[in-house]
Amino acid sequence: MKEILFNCYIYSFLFQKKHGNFYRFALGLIRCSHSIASNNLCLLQVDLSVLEKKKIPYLEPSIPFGNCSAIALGDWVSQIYREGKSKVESEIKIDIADFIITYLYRLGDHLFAITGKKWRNLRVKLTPTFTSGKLKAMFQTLADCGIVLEKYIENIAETKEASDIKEILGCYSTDIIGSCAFGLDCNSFKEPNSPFRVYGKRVFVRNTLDHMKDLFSLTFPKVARALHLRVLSKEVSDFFMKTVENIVAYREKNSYTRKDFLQLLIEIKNKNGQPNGHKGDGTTLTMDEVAAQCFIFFLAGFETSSSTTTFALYLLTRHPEIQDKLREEIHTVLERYDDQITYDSLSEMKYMKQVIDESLRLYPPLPFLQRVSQEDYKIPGEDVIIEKGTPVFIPVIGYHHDEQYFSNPEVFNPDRFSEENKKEIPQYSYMPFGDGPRNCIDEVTDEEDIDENIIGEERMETDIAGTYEIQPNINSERFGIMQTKVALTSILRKYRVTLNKKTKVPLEMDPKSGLLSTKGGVWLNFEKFTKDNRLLVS
Ligand code: HEM
Repeated sequence: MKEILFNCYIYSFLFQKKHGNFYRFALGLIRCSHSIASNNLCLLQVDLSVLEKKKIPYLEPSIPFGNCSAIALGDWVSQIYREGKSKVESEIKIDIADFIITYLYRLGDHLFAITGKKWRNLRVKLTPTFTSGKLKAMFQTLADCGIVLEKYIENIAETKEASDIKEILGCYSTDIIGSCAFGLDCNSFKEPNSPFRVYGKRVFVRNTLDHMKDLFSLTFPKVARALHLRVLSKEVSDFFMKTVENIVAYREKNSYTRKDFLQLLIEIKNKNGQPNGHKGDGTTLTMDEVAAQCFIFFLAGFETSSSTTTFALYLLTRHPEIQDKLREEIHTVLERYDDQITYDSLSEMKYMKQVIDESLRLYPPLPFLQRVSQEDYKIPGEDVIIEKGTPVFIPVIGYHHDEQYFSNPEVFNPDRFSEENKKEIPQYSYMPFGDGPRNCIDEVTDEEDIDENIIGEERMETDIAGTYEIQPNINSERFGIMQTKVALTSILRKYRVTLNKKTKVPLEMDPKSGLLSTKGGVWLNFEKFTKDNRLLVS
């Protein structure tokens, strides 16, 4: 371990000579002009001399890690946003809509990470996984996981012991994604040490070495690739790769098919009669690429959704009147559906959606978005060019907590997202799912009868034209939102949740996590409710 750490330092010092020091890389401050959300801040990571030459203001970097810091990710992004905003006097403005949608793609190396044409082709192929028809078909699996969750809560409520909801929801989400993506019964509640759960958790806990590698890869992406610098541990990626390979081999040998994400990838892999796939441009996939995509799906889905539900429940314990109002809605809607949690009953829970939207505003699991310019980008009307390859950070959590866009931004107020009020929220000031063609995969218009691949192609053609007009079905729900709704309904319809004193208030965020995640869990007490909203005292 120490040797690797040492090597990392050596590499960084070697490259200082050629490319400038880490600390010479600073976050340049650019204001975003957009007709609606103006003055938002964007951050460019470039060498100081470049920023100085272009007269772009920047945050003063310090030795040895520039503008990076050891504090938790969300706190760090909020801090640089506040500092940046108070400092930026630049009149240099870019159009965030143009920037986020047309020119920039995310950094990295899987669906998250692949770029350009290959990413487009793949995304076109994956988009049909999310038609409303397919989501509805998958819903039963979701609902089944909700039943397991409800049963589990029932058991712990009987013991009257507090439980860490973050851990419980981690098991719930692992089961859902394992099942919907791979057709696997992960059984995380019964087997908390099942390999899926253990490896899944390990990915998000980042130690100092991981952070250094992230920083290095971000600063010198090409060098990191040339050195095969791993951002994920070999053990973790080997486990996921092997698991997917085994499932694929089983399905192909037994001609077994299933309506899940993996099946779609297998079809892409075997397209044009090439059963082993070949390294391609995203229209076909190799076995390694199939495994990598499944893995990313698993990662993208499980921690984000469980964090969203954890934060929502935490906020509901701090605001019991909102919790009561939400429970009232749950009971009223479920009464019309014979007490069944169904896709349609959840879609009717509008106040619940407001609660989730507001929780995501205060605690977006991904506190910033990353992009990298694919080509030299001339800021319209300015004498400034952002060179190809420049990493760009969009500090989403900063916008979410900015008084300029949300009055009393630290107050939890789901009414901000009522049908009437949400029209007032400036575009691009609220982005918990990102935005542009690389946003979180969304449900597409429901049309089981239409050829789904055509839907995908058409959607992408609109993208290539640069106008990105894709509008999801107005009643659509994202998979992550549905997952959160099932969990909240399963818990709140029978239990009132209160915060146990084991939880640190205000919540402390974990500096080791690669996402916005609490340190030390969120401990809840569960008190049983009768159907007519009375607390059962035993
Ligand atoms: C409430 C839960 C969720 C939140 C807050 C969330 C948020 C995000 C965000 C912020 C991004 C990056 C967007 C950008 O850079 O513009 C993203 C990408 C992505 N998310 Fe989600 N997500 C959630 C749930 C899920 C679930 C359940 C799945 C899959 C089942 C999923 C699959 C993906 C994928 C595959 C991408 C990469 C898309 C691409 O690069 O083309 N997410 N998500």
